[in-house]
Amino acid sequence: MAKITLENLAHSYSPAPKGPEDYALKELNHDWQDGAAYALLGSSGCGKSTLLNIISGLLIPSQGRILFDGVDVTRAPTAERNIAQVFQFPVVYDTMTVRDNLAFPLRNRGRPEAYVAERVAEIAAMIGMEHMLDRKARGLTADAKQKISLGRGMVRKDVNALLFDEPLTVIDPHMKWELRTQLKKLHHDFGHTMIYVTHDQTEALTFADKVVVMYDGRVVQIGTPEELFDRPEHTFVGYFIGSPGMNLLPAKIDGAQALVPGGTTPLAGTYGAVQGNVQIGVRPEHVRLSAHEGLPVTIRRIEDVGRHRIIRADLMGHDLNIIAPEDMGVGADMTRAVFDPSRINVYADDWRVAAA
Ligand SMILES: Nc1ncnc2c1ncn2[C@@H]1O[C@H](COP(=O)(O)OP(=O)(O)OP(=O)(O)O)[C@@H](O)[C@H]1O
Repeated sequence: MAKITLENLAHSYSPAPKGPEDYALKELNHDWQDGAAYALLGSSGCGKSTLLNIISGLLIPSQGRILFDGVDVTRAPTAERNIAQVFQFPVVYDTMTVRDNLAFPLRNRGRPEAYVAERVAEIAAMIGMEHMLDRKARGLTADAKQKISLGRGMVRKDVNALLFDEPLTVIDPHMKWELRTQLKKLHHDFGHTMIYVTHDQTEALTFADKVVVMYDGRVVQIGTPEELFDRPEHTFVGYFIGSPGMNLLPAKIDGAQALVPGGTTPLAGTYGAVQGNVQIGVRPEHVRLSAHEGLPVTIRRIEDVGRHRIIRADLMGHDLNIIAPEDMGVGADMTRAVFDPSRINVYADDWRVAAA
């Protein structure tokens, strides 16, 4: 395993970039800790694959360096980086059996057959293909082939890192959950440095120790699932993580209170002058309906989603989502909303501002 360091890294696909907007990956400094499981999360086109391809060596960055355990590999080809990769679509040898496909990376490195057999058996059990080992890969479903790709990616214990680029796209939903759990267990058992690219927050939050959130070519936050939920550093993180995401309202900050459409709401801390485009963010989990106190709201719709209800409301022309317990009655007199002050975040030009 290795620590992976990104030093002043940036990439533009244009040969003569004129400004930040020409960079698919904006400048980034980061250490990926040895043995940690990371998810790289963001919507389509935000630069996830660009970053992963730089780490794997498929792409040479236009600026900066990448180091594995302090050794500069910026220009080293993929083969020299000692990494395993699993892509979105299966890459298997059709004419080989499932067993030979799984054994391939080990035999390629001259590992003894007894060890190969032991490892293949372990991995086959993990992906649930023990009974198919002697079948040719040709003719198997895309789902089964992708499981072989995953297995082959994980069969070596001595790789610097394991890189996954949306590996569960072709897997059926039930198996998805199971494989994700297996990947997490594998990480726990072997301590590989893993980087898992996805645009699915559930996948990212259930798999990773740390989630790297990207937006428009920039890493906007690196944090544990709890940190991303409680203290989104950028409004995109607030909006992207959570279901529904964080409520955002235009605001003026006056010391320990925020002036928002419809009135004022207290804050847990005191703020200095906050300039720019100022907003407050509060998650639907931290808003409650009231008959007596809070800001005036109109309820538009109530959605029952099983464990709780999502109340879609309007606050002076702004959308406001509220999560309420399933058994809570919503009377006609519930025309106000109260925010939990300790759960309100303040943003200036989309970046979180800390209290004084
Ligand atoms: N080979 C290329 N040449 C020029 N522009 C590219 C190239 N590859 C990607 N881009 C652009 O770089 C930006 C980032 O793309 P990238 O594929 O890294 O995003 P992504 O987050 O992985 O998206 P997706 O989830 O859709 O794969 C996009 O604007 C994309 O159009």
